[in-house]
Amino acid sequence: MDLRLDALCVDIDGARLVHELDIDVPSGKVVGLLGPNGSGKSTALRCVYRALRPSAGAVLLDGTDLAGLALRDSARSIAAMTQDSHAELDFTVEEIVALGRAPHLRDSQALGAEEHELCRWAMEQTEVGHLADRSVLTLSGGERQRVLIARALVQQPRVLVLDEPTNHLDIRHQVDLAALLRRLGVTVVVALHDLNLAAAACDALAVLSRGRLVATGTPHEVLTPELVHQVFGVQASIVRHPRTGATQLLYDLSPVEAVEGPGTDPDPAAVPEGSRP
Ligand SMILES: Nc1ncnc2c1ncn2[C@@H]1O[C@H](COP(=O)(O)OP(=O)(O)OP(=O)(O)O)[C@@H](O)[C@H]1O
Repeated sequence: MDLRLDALCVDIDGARLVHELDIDVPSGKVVGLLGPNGSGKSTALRCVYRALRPSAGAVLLDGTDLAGLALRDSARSIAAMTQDSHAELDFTVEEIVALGRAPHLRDSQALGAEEHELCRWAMEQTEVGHLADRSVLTLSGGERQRVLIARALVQQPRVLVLDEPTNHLDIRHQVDLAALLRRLGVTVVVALHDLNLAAAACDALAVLSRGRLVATGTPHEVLTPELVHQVFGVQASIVRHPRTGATQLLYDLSPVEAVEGPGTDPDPAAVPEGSRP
């Protein structure tokens, strides 16, 4: 299922937080949303999982405007694990994961054997099966994050929206999640702060700065030293992973005079040609 953000704008309290975003997430591809703190990633993603309504423009699923779909219908197609995802109820891990089936059930219909099997599969994928009977309130941050990902998986979405899904995960679970996203074969849009993980895990990247799209393309096209300096205010060298060939960044941690600090509007002329939107 194709996802498209089409000239998406979001205004809150008279301020435009997201400006005419055009982002394509082709069916089955993983697209990473990058950008400094406050650049509008979560705000744009909220429009995709319908926690916010676009002020202008649209989110299109296979060409159909989400705004014309009943919430329940879009919830059958789109699952989200986001900053808004809470697991603060005194439910067991298994119960929280099972909640992911809600959009597919009628009224108080109980889960069938196949759905219980699906929950077990999802818990295995994120390695939380051994926690099935634990209260989610007792979990560590990373364990809780993996439970919420399992909940999104049992929704059997065609589009998966993830907002910083790795911020509590140890390195192995970060790598496992990246591999899982690639083998699921669903359409994924994921906001990430780790540029190296994004470069390794994503088919394409979209970079935001102050609510505007400033670069899109493959990780190799987008992650140039100029772009990284301009948008994030960091000096980096670009290397290729010796085995996979993936673009990776080596950060220069020695203090440098940034031409423009993070979050400033990049001068389009300074953004490399191939990575301009
Ligand atoms: N409800 C709101 N009211 C006012 N301002 C808001 C609201 N929601 C978001 N903002 C502002 O919009 C901007 C974009 O926020 P957003 O959460 O989308 O950024 P982000 O790129 O996801 O940042 P981070 O990397 O820090 O999570 C920020 O300046 C934020 O303070």
